[in-house]
Amino acid sequence: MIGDYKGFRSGFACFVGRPNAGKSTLTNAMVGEKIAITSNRPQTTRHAIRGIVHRSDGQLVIVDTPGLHRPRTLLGQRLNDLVRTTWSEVDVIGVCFPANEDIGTGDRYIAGEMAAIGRTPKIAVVTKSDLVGPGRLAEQLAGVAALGEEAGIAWADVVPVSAAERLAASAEKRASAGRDQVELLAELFLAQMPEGPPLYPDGELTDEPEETLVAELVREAALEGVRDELPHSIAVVVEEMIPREDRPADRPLLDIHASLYVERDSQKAIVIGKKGARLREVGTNARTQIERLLGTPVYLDLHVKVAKDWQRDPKQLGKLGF
Ligand SMILES: Nc1nc2c(ncn2[C@@H]2O[C@H](COP(=O)(O)OP(=O)(O)OP(=O)(O)O)[C@@H](O)[C@H]2O)c(=O)[nH]1
Repeated sequence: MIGDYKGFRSGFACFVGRPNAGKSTLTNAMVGEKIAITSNRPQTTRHAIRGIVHRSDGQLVIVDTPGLHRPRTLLGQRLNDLVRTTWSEVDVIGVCFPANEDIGTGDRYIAGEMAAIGRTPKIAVVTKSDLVGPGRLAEQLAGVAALGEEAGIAWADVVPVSAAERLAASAEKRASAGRDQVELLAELFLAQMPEGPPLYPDGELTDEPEETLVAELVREAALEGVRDELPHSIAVVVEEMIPREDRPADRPLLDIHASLYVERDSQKAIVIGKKGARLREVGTNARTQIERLLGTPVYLDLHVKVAKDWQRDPKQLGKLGF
């Protein structure tokens, strides 16, 4: 009803930036819960996961996009298309530049892309501010401002944030410390939103199906400690999630069957490890995270399968949800 939401703002935001710029971590910090998986490897994010930030004066829906990069495979191309589609649909874009890395070719490329989408307001975000001293931070802020001028982007704001510090701080500390930079960023985003009613029910943090979140947690656990090209070759599909029958009401158990796809037999051996040791560890780590997410005990059954060269095969990509 008109008037009901007077002063309330709502809309969509997304972060862009080169791989590893800290976009997923920032999304988690803003939402206040782990909804996007993170890792210290580039190109971890593959899905447009939405996080929802609830505030008394508005609601922000954050779309987490993959890092833009030069596509080498069909998967790479599809990911880039997904990013561009997202940009054209949001109310504001946060363009991320890590404080601890020099502005480089990748950042200039993204700035060029940003300049080409004229109307959408853009906020420059200098991420990982905890990793540098004040001098370097000031330098990076000036560098980002200069990059904007060079590319012909009028930044709506330029702000430094540390998502890591916020995620590390306890709820009490956050409440007593007053507004931090992550909250400031939420306010700046909200200021760019139109007035409107909430888009999602109170308390909902993401509209990704549980299966997707579970699959991402398994993938995150599987990425831990693997090297070279393997991270890009791993895809996870949750085949089934069903509550175990005949359990007492106070001791439920959720059966989850998931397949972990790799591209080659040699990769399968690595993922499984000696006598299955690695896979067991992946399963245990993933299960802990899944139980935390879903709030229920879980039996996780993991199978490793080979989908030959799936990153280059349109049919396989479709099957794996891309
Ligand atoms: N110290 C510090 N590290 C951070 C911060 N934000 C992110 N990181 C680290 O930087 C790495 C990359 O972070 P992600 O959030 O996965 O980066 P991303 O931009 O989403 O990466 P892609 O999914 O590859 O596009 C991880 O190891 C994070 O822990 C921060 O505020 N401070």
